Amino acid sequence: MTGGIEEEMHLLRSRATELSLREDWKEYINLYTHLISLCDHQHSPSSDAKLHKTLCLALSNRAEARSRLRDLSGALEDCDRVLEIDPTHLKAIICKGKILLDLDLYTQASGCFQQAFVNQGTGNAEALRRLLGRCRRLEAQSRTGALDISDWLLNGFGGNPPELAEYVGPVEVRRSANGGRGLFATKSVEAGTPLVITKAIVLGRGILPETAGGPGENARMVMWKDFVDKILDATEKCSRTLYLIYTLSAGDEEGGPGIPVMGLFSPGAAKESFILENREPDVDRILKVLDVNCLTEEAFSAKVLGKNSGYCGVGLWILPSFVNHSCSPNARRLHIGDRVVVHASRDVKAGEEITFAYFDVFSPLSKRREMSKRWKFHCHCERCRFEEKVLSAQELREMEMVLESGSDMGGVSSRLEEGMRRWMVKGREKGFLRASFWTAYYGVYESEKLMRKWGRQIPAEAVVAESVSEAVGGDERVLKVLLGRLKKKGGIGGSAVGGLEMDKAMRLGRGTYGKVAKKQGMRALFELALASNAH
Ligand SMILES: C[S@@+](CC[C@H](N)C(=O)[O-])C[C@H]1O[C@@H](n2cnc3c(N)ncnc32)[C@H](O)[C@@H]1O
Repeated sequence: MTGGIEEEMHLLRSRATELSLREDWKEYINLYTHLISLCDHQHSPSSDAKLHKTLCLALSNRAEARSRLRDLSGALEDCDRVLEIDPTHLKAIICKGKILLDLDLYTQASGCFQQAFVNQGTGNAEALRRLLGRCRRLEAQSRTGALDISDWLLNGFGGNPPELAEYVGPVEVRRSANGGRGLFATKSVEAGTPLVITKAIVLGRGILPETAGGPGENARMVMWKDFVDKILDATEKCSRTLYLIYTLSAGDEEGGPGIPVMGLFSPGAAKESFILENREPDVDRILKVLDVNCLTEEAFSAKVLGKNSGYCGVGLWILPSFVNHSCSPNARRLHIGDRVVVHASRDVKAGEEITFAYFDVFSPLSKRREMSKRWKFHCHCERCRFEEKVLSAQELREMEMVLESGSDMGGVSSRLEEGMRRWMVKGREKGFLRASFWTAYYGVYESEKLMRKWGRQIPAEAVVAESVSEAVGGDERVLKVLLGRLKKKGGIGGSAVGGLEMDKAMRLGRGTYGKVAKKQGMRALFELALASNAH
């Protein structure tokens, strides 16, 4: 290496230090790219130890900066190049391990940290031990999907949300009866069982002012634009991301979109599975995919834990994007950090389609029709088909109108009960109709005056709550009713809680939030449900 070049490299490195202090990672990467090309253009780099050292350091520094800017494939390439030159390069091994951990490749990440542990001098041992522990824990969780967020819950969501592993449970994408594709259970599971745990491709979040229109709407638009920019950036940087986005419906596929192989959704899928003829992202198609598949975190069938008030989040999660809507869903979503946990909200049989609610299903058919229209589909679920049949009864339409006016909740719920006897509605179908008129029942249970007047003409709150949850799965509003009853009996907080009713509440709690905590943590969730304004 000549003196002039050496001096230039020295200057570049000092400039890089300044940029890193300012956290100007883009410029930092440009600068190291220049330094790397200077090294590459030297004659016979293999013979110059000093040049080797400079090149390896430049590549590993660029790798760290690239990984900060979420260019994980670029960062991984840099690490691999260093390790080809010097397989024992500690900084590159650790950086590679962290990238693999970020990519949910826990076993491979663990391999790197173990190697680093062997190669390290002094000083890194404690940090490496912690990284190895994280890999082991996540690796175990990714095999079973079992999670326990009790500590975080009992700590009032203090600190960072618990780290969750990527998990693909007993599910498979198949052709759905509605024409497109859907996600199906491959084995029977009970309420609360996690089905999919996955990280968002990109998550857009903001605390929005609570005014309708005006600044709130503007803030929402800014958040959406930022979210779309991040998605486009991610598709440019990573062919896997682009490929996976292309597996999703853009809403206009002729002859229906194809069925992807499940292996694609596992973090360990081979690079070769994601080769595209045209690497240039098709922006129009990506925007359509976002339109059809983005989920908001504050949906009725979802719960965000650890959120601030006024908080709003939108994201794209690949495998959950195959889940269709149903008005009698059997799954729900729980948002923890940037991961979504899709879990069974009631018992699900092998072969059953997994569905969650895209909109509030505690509303009558006409309202649901309006909402599904906004989603650009006509729902043909079991509940809609049943209600369409009975709705031909003029009487039911009249009741919908009274419900809408909010004037005679007792009259509506008792008329519905009496109507169901005449129409010989039985079992689950009772739950369908009670869910449609839930606000009427709730209005009565909440008012002592209405209870005195109508209480004897409608079933007890526990009976209605149970039949609704059997029909439409776990839901915070139903849980709240059951818990309110338990609380009146002094049954939630105490340790001597037991009995059938508490078992039912626990079961409904698992259907609502998933199996995420032990009894004590579940009680903390119950307090949240009771304090919520869900009704
Ligand atoms: C997030 S995607 C769900 C997966 C999609 N079916 C596919 O093939 O990729 C949402 C789209 O699926 C369709 N869809 C979802 N639920 C439906 C339902 N209950 N009835 C009819 N179409 C539905 C609608 O076209 C909707 O825009």
